[in-house]
Amino acid sequence: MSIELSDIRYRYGEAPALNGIDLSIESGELLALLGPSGCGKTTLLRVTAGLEFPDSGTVRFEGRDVTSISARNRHVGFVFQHYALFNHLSVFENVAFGLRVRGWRLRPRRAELKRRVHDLLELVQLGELAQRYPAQLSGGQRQRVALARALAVEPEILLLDEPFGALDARVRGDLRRWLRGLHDRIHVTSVFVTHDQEEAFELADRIAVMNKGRIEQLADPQTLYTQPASPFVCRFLGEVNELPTALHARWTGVDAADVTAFVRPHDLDLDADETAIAPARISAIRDLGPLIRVEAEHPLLSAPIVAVYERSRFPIGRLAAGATVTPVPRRWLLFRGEQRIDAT
Ligand SMILES: Nc1ncnc2c1ncn2[C@@H]1O[C@H](COP(=O)(O)OP(=O)(O)OP(=O)(O)O)[C@@H](O)[C@H]1O
Repeated sequence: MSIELSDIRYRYGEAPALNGIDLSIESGELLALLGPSGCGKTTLLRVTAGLEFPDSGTVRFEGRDVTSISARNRHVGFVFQHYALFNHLSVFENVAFGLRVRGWRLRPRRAELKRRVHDLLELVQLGELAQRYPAQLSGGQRQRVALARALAVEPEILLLDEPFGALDARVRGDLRRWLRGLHDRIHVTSVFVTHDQEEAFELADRIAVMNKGRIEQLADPQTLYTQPASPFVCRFLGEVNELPTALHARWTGVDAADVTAFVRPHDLDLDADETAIAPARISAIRDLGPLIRVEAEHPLLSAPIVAVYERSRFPIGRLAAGATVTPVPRRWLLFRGEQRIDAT
């Protein structure tokens, strides 16, 4: 089922949280809402769910206007960061709950309910643990129970708010690969909120990057990374050097004073150069295992310039702390103010 949000505006009292959101999500798509804390991700998810009603704008599911329809009647499944399972109910009963509270006409018969719950528990790989209680599960297992419960009512839309936020890094990684696999099998239109770029990139078909209640850019991960539409998107998707004209004009050929070159650390070389006119000086070299990270101070910049080398590419012997170097970008993005003006 597709979702179309048009010009959605929402305020908490006087404070605007959503400032005119337009977003179309295709049927069967897995879309991430990515952005810094407070940018409006959760509010947008809640408006989509019907837990909040927008001040203006429309929400459509498959072309049908559902803006004033309550969450209960939108047939969406939710998973929140804190699994919110019923501690006094077994895993089986937690998943069955969504089916039992349905109106009698939609409620399955006992044997059918048992079969559906067991199928769901198999789907989330918890068939063996049906009789356990939430306190006897790991965080990752609880989150999978929450997902099974959300799927029990066969929603056509699944909304996930930081579903793995409370888990440690390894479990998060495992769970998101697992969720991607699950989505590829069941194709339910899904929207998930995250502030973790890696999570969004690994899971989503497309990502909406949000900032201050707006969508800055909507694109697939590769396009976002290689063709960011604004300095905000560029900065948000990982570390980036911002080189003023004096440091990039020789390579970019653009000599306008107000153009900044954004260069990723892996697209920057630091050339050992004793004769550099405006040299940078290496302040730190850190061995990260497969990568080597080099930081250099430059009098024109308040933050250090950062270059990251693959170990096999690192010019051993030529770069050392205190050495004089020239930053040489191999690939860059040019912005004049907020405006992207060129790419290599
Ligand atoms: N109940 C509320 N009352 C007043 N202001 C709120 C309320 N909930 C959220 N806000 C404000 O609305 C804005 C958007 O909040 P929202 O929770 O949607 O952001 P978010 O991107 O999900 O943030 P986070 O990643 O921190 O969860 C923020 O400035 C927040 O302070």
